[in-house]
Amino acid sequence: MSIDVNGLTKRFGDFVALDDVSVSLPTGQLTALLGPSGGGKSTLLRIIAGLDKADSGTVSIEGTEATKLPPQKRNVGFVFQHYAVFKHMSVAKNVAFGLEIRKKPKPEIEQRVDELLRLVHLQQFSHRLPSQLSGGQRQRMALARALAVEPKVLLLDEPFGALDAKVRKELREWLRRLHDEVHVTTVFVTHDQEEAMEVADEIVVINEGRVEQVGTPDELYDRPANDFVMSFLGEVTALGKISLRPHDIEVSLTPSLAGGVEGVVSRMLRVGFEVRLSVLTIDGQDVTVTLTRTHARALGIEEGVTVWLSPAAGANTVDGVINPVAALESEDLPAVV
Ligand SMILES: Nc1ncnc2c1ncn2[C@@H]1O[C@H](COP(=O)(O)OP(=O)(O)OP(=O)(O)O)[C@@H](O)[C@H]1O
Repeated sequence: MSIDVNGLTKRFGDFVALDDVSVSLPTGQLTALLGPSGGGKSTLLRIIAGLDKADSGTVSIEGTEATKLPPQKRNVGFVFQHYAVFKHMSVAKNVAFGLEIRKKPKPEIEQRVDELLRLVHLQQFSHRLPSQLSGGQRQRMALARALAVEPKVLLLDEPFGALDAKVRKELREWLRRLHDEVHVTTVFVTHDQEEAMEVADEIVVINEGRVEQVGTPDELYDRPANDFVMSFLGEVTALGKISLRPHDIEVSLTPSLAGGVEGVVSRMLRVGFEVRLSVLTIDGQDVTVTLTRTHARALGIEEGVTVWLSPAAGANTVDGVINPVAALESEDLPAVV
């Protein structure tokens, strides 16, 4: 079983936000909906949650036809970026809320709240008000609240979007661990490719209302279906008439490599264990190459030397010159150099 979306189309006036989207999100997995701003990720999530209606198409959740069901009958829990908490209620009361309105017996509620607060590492804060928590703690509380009613599916819309980079990173790791413990089918929206790659079992890349590719992080990175996926999921550089990852370029100080492109190292930058080279080719192309420090040292590479570049054996290449910036149209998108 899974979440099955079939032929979903959603228009806002003349604008097509989702264009005949079909995708299957597997049970028990952590799936990321990834793509640039405005691509349709939140719209898809809201339609799965039942918060929005599609113009056509169907949604089935864990085997139940859900297209016409209201959100409360779909057995989904959701958490949004700016989660609405009950400000006057303690953390424990916020988590208990869904169980109380379902009129569960008091001892059962207490036990479940206790378990959940332990799961999200907030047991010592149960009596605090949400305003007395940090942003990351509040998002963990929101997740505990969503999990309280034991949903079959957890839907998260940029749950860590408003938090600073360090807290985001901590919460990502924490979400991965939480998911390994509870295994609830989870779908989360993000426009951050690193977040999706680190956390998700499977990624659905969505752009301009369409699904570009579905696959594991490795599949998408190593075998992108098209230029868009290739440039969205990692760094890309052009070498002659092809595009490839900068670490998939072989560098030689002699012209012995067949078909090597000649150039001069115009810039050499050390970043941690890596060395990034800008190579200006004789055709005037500025190629980015990354290699390990050890490799660069062994080759004796320095600024000003002449090198020959060629795709490494087994490199994943696509024909044509991809301009990564052209594929990404918003300033809040992940940094692709
Ligand atoms: N209620 C609405 N009325 C009109 N247009 C809308 C509405 N909701 C969304 N849209 C438009 O539909 C498109 C898809 O929006 P959506 O929020 O699904 O994108 P997204 O991929 O989640 O982007 P982001 O990462 O910025 O949240 C956008 O161009 C948006 O402006």
